[in-house]
Amino acid sequence: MEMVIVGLENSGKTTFTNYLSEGSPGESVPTIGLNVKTVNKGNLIIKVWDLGGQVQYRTEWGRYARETNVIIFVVDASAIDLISYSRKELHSMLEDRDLAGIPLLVLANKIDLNPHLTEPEIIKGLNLDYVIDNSWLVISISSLRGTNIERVVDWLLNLEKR
Ligand SMILES: Nc1nc2c(ncn2[C@@H]2O[C@H](COP(=O)(O)OP(=O)(O)OP(=O)(O)O)[C@@H](O)[C@H]2O)c(=O)[nH]1
Ligand SMILES: [Mg+2]
Repeated sequence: MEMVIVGLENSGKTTFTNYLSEGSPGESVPTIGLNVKTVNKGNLIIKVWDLGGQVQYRTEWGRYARETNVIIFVVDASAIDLISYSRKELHSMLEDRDLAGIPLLVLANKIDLNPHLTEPEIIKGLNLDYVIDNSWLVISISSLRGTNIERVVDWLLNLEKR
């Protein structure tokens, strides 16, 4: 399985990738371009494309997403003022018709910080009800603490079984 991880800079994509692969958040610095990692979960081997979120890298997201089985979109749920920027980037990426049908998992990260957006607020803030060409789900996580990372793994394992 191949998956791409996108979202604004500082949302926690690399920290999530580290937690998924090593079981700890590790050290993260802003990603220059991209990182590629191979993660083993049970019988599942996942090639992870952890892309940079800074503005100069965002136009590349779609090009990588097109080649993958899963799109993970990470949002900093504690950065309440930034949700409209996330919405804009998500929808401009999904305008690409080649991405239709690829399952979308939205991770509402940094729920260890308060206040943070709840799952219904994320759905509204990202206008997910307008995303009809991709099946989507929101999971609230903390990549720093490891909260709900197992739920993400279960979702990925179920996807592989279908
Ligand atoms: N409190 C808290 N901080 C987090 C969490 N996840 C990531 N961070 C912090 O957020 C900062 C950015 O994390 P990164 O994983 O580098 O963010 P990124 O999305 O990969 O950023 P770019 O590579 O620039 O796109 C780091 O200081 C992390 O320690 C979380 O769940 N909770
Ligand atoms: Mg990064």
